[in-house]
Amino acid sequence: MTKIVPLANVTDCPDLVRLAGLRGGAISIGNFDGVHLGHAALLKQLRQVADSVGGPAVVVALDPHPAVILRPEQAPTRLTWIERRAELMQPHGIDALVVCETRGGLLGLTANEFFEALIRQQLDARAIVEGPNFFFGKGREGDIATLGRLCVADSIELQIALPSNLRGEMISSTRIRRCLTSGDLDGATAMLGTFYRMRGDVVQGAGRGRTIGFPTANLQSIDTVVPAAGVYGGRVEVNKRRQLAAIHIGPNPTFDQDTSMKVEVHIIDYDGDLYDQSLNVDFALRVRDVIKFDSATELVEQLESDIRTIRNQLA
Ligand SMILES: Cc1cc2nc3c(=O)[nH]c(=O)nc-3n(C[C@H](O)[C@H](O)[C@H](O)COP(=O)(O)O)c2cc1C
Ligand SMILES: Nc1ncnc2c1ncn2[C@@H]1O[C@H](COP(=O)(O)OP(=O)(O)O)[C@@H](O)[C@H]1O
Repeated sequence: MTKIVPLANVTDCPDLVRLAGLRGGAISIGNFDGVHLGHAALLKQLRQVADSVGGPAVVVALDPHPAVILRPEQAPTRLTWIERRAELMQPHGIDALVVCETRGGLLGLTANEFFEALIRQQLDARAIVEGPNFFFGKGREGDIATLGRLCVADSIELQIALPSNLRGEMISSTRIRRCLTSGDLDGATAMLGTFYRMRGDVVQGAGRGRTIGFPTANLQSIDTVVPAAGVYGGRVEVNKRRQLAAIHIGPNPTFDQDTSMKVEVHIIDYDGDLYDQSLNVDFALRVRDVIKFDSATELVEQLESDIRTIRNQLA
């Protein structure tokens, strides 16, 4: 497993017991939101360099993302929560995900101080892998050239990872967020290299689903990007079993005027109480837009057809 190691304050004296096994290896610092195919290429390179220096492969993420503190109104919603990132890094052989608390004065450090505290003192890195657009230190004052100079001075190997493209454009977390929120699920999946996963807590809804034969788990407290309004096919894990699901995102125009967005999951071939549970939902297929039907009967006919489509494509 990729171990998650929280680091509250990078300027503290290194806790050599807790950091045992994480020092003297290859590191990469970044947000790695989504752990997409561009990240995957970099992580592969990180694993190889770690092996060549005979140490661990360590990713360092700043959490929350610096933008959340510096420009909260512009900060993007995340694609992945920290445990999910570690889970997605595991197949790439990453030994640890060190999570630095951004609020602990980290953003006030100059590039030199950041390098000294994190890269030298805490992790004693032998090698670093970064993309060409890496910035670090207060006000993003340090760039890849700055990092190169600091690494040379300390005999640390620096490798620059080439950006990965899809259809001639660089793969990025921003591009994936845009695909998801504009309804291009296939575009997002192609860049993620896996299905987009969201999680939420099941709360009480209007209690209508069951009356039309399609109970839906209504999700709240979703802390990652919610895909565009529409109907999707996917999978959820319930009681350790993977089940097919029909997902509705949007208002319920057939029943009410309320235009607020809801996220509802009908789990196919399942019956049980899910209230207060947390549900992971994988999005595999976009089925259609949300429609205002003239009657509940027409909605039910459409739901039956949606579920046939989902079974045919995903079962
Ligand atoms: C797969 C799926 C697709 C749906 N599509 C629509 C739709 O196109 N239009 C609509 O008004 N409601 C749609 N619904 C939402 C139902 O209106 C909603 O599940 C029902 O109102 C139950 O709400 P409740 O969970 O709050 O009781 C869909 C629900 C599911 C599970
Ligand atoms: N197949 C299923 N898919 C989703 N939820 C289900 C299913 N079977 C039972 N449930 C339970 O029923 C609840 C949904 O019933 P519903 O009538 O739609 O009420 P609500 O409006 O409160 O969501 C879910 O929250 C869950 O606890």
